[in-house]
Amino acid sequence: MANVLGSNEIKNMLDRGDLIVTPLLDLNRQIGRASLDVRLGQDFVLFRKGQIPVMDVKRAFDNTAWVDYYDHIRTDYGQPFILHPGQFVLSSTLEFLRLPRNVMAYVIGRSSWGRAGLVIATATFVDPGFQGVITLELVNEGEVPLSLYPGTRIAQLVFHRLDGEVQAYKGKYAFDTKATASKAYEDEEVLRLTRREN
Ligand SMILES: Nc1ccn([C@H]2C[C@H](O)[C@@H](COP(=O)(O)OP(=O)(O)OP(=O)(O)O)O2)c(=O)n1
Repeated sequence: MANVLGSNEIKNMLDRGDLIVTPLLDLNRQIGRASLDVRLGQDFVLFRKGQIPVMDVKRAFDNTAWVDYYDHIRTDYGQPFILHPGQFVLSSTLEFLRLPRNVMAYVIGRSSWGRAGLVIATATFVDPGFQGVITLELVNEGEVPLSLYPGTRIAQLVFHRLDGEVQAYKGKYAFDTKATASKAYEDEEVLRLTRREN
């Protein structure tokens, strides 16, 4: 029976090395009854809004096409990244994860930040066997700018055990080590559309 893992099961998985979340500085503070808090990384990726013409999957013919339209900002510990109302930026978890092949996770917001207007991810599904940092899709839905400090607990993971084991995730975001922009242009059906026109 698939189920949500409680704190003891999460700890057991960490102890056994079946689940890797690193660096995990303060397990007691990061673990909840049925969740594990993860912290904000230092890197932020922003659209260069004045320059990107349109985000059209069919016009990105190689892995670099969209990359030209992003700015990358690294924020020191102790310094805030200011997220303005309505602003959308990518960042990532400070922690690198490796999930077992029979466990998936959802990355979801923490109430304390939700109450401040922060959305941390629109896409929340993390595959069984995923390895990498999780890219956060940060939006300030509130009315005042928010100071976001690297190293603070920004999101939480809820783990679900699968019925059975599957192949580990080997997709386009596997082994990410920093916030990674969309690679929707690599989707098979998009490639097919693009090829048809060339
Ligand atoms: N906020 C999120 C959500 C997911 N992921 C990672 C973990 C997931 O295992 C992986 C793929 O997520 P999806 O399956 O939702 O994304 P796609 O369907 O676009 O990717 P793919 O085609 O590779 O499955 O991306 C992430 O880094 N940050």
